[in-house]
Amino acid sequence: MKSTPVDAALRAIESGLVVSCQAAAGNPLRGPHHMAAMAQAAAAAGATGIRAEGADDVAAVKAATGLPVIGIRKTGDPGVFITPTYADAESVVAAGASIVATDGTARPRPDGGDLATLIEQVHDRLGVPVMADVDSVEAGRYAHECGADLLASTLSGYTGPGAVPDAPDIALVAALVAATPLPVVAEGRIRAPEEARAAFAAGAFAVVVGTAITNPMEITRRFVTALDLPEGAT
Ligand SMILES: CC(=O)N[C@H](C=O)[C@@H](O)[C@H](O)[C@H](O)COP(=O)(O)O
Repeated sequence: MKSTPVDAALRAIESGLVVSCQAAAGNPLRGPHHMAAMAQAAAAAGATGIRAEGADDVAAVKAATGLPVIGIRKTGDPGVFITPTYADAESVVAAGASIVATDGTARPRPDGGDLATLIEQVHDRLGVPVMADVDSVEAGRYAHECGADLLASTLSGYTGPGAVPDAPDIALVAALVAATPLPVVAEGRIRAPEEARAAFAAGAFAVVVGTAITNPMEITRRFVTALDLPEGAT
């Protein structure tokens, strides 16, 4: 299986905090202007990289910060929705992403493609590393076999039928570190510095934090819920 070396973009995020600057539909902060400002704030405070969604946001974030960008394109589909196709990957790399993240599970992809082919195409045509967002050790092993350059715990808790857990899956980070030689990024529901520290202690190569830093709507909702206050219109 062909695989690019871990390149300068990966080294640039090693042992650092990557801030995910994403705003979904319905979030008033959606759009490149706000996401670039979020990214600038994160960069000014010491973030070593930014995760951003869609070509417009990737380009704006890159121009505003110059930091390495982990680019994704979300389709909103059920099942595989994080950068499912080569066209999605190409669009965010053309916009300035230096790493592409994609769903790294063995679930069927919407275009009928497979992960190994997608990774090979990204390596051959775009020359950037591929981060596989996985939900389990099995998926991590699969993504490794398919040629991924690094793994991330991003999808833990999001692929099964049950409710999304509250805590980050640090155990999965540790298990992925043990299961393959690939660098492992801790991502998903990391809300406190102690959780980020635990992820590094578990062997994480880098930590990605999104909602807890860049989503005031969700942060507000957590307070409102915890205080048992009436929820707002959204
Ligand atoms: C499951 C899924 O779609 N995760 C997405 C992946 O890009 C984002 O919605 C998350 O915000 C990101 O992973 C960072 O995680 P958190 O926001 O929990 O710190």
